[in-house]
Amino acid sequence: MSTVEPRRVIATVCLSGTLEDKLAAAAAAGFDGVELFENDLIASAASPAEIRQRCADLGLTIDLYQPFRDFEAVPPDVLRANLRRAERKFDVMEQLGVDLVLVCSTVSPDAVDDDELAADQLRALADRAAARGMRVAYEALAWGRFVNTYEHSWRIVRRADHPALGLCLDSFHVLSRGGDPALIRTIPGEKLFFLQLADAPQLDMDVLQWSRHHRLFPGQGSFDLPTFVGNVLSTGYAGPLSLEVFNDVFRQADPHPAAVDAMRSLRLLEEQLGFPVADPAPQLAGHAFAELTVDEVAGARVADALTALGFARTGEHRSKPVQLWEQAGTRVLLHTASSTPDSAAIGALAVQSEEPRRSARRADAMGAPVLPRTRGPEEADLASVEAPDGTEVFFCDAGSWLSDFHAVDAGDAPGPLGITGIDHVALTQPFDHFDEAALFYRSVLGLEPEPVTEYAAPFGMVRSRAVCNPSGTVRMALTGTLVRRGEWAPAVRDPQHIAFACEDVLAAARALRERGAPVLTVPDNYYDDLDARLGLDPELLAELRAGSVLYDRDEHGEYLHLCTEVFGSRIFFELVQRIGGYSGYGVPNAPVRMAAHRRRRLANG
Ligand SMILES: O=C(O)c1ccc(O)c(O)c1
Ligand SMILES: [Mg+2]
Repeated sequence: MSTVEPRRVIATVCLSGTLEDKLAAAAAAGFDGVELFENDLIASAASPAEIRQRCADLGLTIDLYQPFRDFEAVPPDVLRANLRRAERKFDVMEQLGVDLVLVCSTVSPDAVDDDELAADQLRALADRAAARGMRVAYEALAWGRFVNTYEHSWRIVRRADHPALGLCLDSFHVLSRGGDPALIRTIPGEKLFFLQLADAPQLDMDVLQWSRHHRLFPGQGSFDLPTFVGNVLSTGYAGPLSLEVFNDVFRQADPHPAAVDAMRSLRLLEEQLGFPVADPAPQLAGHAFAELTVDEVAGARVADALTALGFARTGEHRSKPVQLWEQAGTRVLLHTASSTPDSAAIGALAVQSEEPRRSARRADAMGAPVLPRTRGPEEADLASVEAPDGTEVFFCDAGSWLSDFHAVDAGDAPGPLGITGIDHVALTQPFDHFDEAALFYRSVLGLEPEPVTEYAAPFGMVRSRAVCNPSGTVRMALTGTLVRRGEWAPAVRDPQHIAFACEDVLAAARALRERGAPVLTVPDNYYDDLDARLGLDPELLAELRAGSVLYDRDEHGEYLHLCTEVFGSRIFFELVQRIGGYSGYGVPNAPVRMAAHRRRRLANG
């Protein structure tokens, strides 16, 4: 494996805005070059020469001009018109200073199924390109009328046999059709002129729609890009790794964070390919703490709830309005810093890293710079970075940060409830940031994404994806909506929760009832259905029902969980008990919980 870093390129079609917006974002994120989409050029008020200058000023090259469509295998009069059109585009390319044009396989009704004709005409085009010092990269679109596999495009390029004609490989077109990327190894590297990369979720749909709306950056979908790119590199291909992602969300998102997300995807891919990129992600021992940002009103309610859940207020921060709450090594911080009335939200998460400084270096290399921080002279030097949803993520050691708190008298507390740690933190992601968030946690923290699940919930379709470290001690559950969320205002907007691992949820439920804790009431219909579906032991069912405990099971084990009501605008707590090897999150119960939260909200006024 070469240790020379590949050139990193992004197609302008990936990003939102005008060409100027896109170029600025690509440059700021550290890309070396762009694939210039014709539409972006045509809509720009800048001349090609000015765009060339703009790119040069930004430190960007233009690596590819694209696309040139419907060129090959046409009748003579159409060919004449196509060659004339090509010469005009070569003029533009000359002014842009780009020497490679992408020709995608035809979808034209004028074209015929004739490889020899296609090869002859592409050779004629390559001749004209060569006369101007340019080259042509031929790409098989997965929906090309006759040529829709890379093997077929390679047969045509080989038949044309012209030094200025080569292939553009696009991972989407190959992998969406279930193509075998191993045959790429048989293509000489010098005939691979360009490599476009896109990931995608596994969807069973028309391939053109899939490609134009649902492509993702590498590492965000389910394609095996490391193997694909490994095959390409094995040919000796030394050109750019270029992202070409058509995606409805990225097309309307702020291009600056989108370009950072794109760059992160490439760095992770390079790491998977064996390029030296960054320090490997250190192992994480667990969640060190979760910090809630509250105002006085919600803060008091959260404090009451934590008390009922068996936590004790044990510390007060030396310089900030932050309380430390603990139960058997499980830690929650309450930070009174919100000026929004009755608000509570997760402001920060902390993971315990075997090497916090190395975690911070890795985060930086993955495009998540360490946040500036003010601290008192004696206080712990905690590095933190910002997740895509704005949550601050801290890297902690085993507990030196605890000395930032002075002990306070915990006062009367009803006593522990068998909570042993933070099982997971659930974060609703803003619509634009769902795929970015999973990639962030994967690349920055080394958490592995689990498969995406989707379910119908009272306020719309929800997508859910957990990310988890190999030992299962750090888990985050990310949720988001499939389409932008309606504005009719469900009672709980973008809920977040902290799920505490509990030794015995049924016993906890009994204690919570005695303590008069604000446990969320689950309706009888749910238990009737549980009985119908799972035929649970009647005693267990009765206990679940009495305690408003939710239940799930899979082939590995069982999951008992219960929720509190929502405090402030969006926070609730969950107690969870994993029995056997159950590794899910009770997703089937989420719609029931959401409806219950709305009922509770309306009842509370
Ligand atoms: O969807 C398209 O038309 C299109 C155009 C150019 C490409 O490189 C591609 O992969 C798809
Ligand atoms: Mg392509």
